[in-house]
Amino acid sequence: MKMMSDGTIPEHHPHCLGCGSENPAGMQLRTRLDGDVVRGEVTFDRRQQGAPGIAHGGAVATVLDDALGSVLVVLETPAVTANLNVSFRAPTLLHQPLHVEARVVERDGRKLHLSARLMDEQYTTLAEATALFLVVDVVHFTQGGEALPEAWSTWGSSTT
Ligand SMILES: CCCCCCCCCCCC(=O)SCCNC(=O)CCNC(=O)[C@H](O)C(C)(C)COP(=O)(O)OP(=O)(O)OC[C@H]1O[C@@H](n2cnc3c(N)ncnc32)[C@H](O)[C@@H]1OP(=O)(O)O
Repeated sequence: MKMMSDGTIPEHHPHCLGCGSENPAGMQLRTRLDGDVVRGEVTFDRRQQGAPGIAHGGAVATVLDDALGSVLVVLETPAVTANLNVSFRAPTLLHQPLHVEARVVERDGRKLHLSARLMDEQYTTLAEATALFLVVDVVHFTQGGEALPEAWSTWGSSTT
């Protein structure tokens, strides 16, 4: 498992897992492993606003996808989101500390069925996601023509 010495998972964002920078919309999701579950905290600000004072649905989906990406770090398995379904259960307010969790539901060959949840400070569910990730060879990530983080070369690349 890929973790820091304090049990946290290296910061990443969806298109550059493990590179240590914040994700494209400026959200910083710090995750850690708790048993089989990845847990994290995030707070939205005006950069992620949709309706006044409320987070944009795309930003909520980004955080959920990012948390799901943390599961890949734990599994040390290169994979990409093939399908992401998000149910928005309640408005996600800006400037509130939120909890995120993500886990593996099932693995079927290359198919990783994952789920994630965003909750408010009282652990009331705000949004839920189910996702299909497909395991890919690390070569998949070279299509953008950029160098990959060094750590990725030590992670699994089997697509079987
Ligand atoms: C070192 C560590 C680094 C770790 C690095 C980790 C990076 C983290 C990324 C974070 C998450 C992201 O944002 S990723 C960015 C957003 N996602 C992407 O860019 C992915 C773009 N899509 C693709 O590149 C491609 O479509 C793939 C790789 C997903 C699939 O193409 P493929 O490999 O040719 O697979 P394909 O034959 O089509 O499908 C294989 C099986 O999956 C099923 N399948 C395929 N797509 C879907 C789908 N959308 N919904 C349902 N099922 C699907 C097919 O029916 C088939 O089932 P059966 O017939 O076998 O039953």
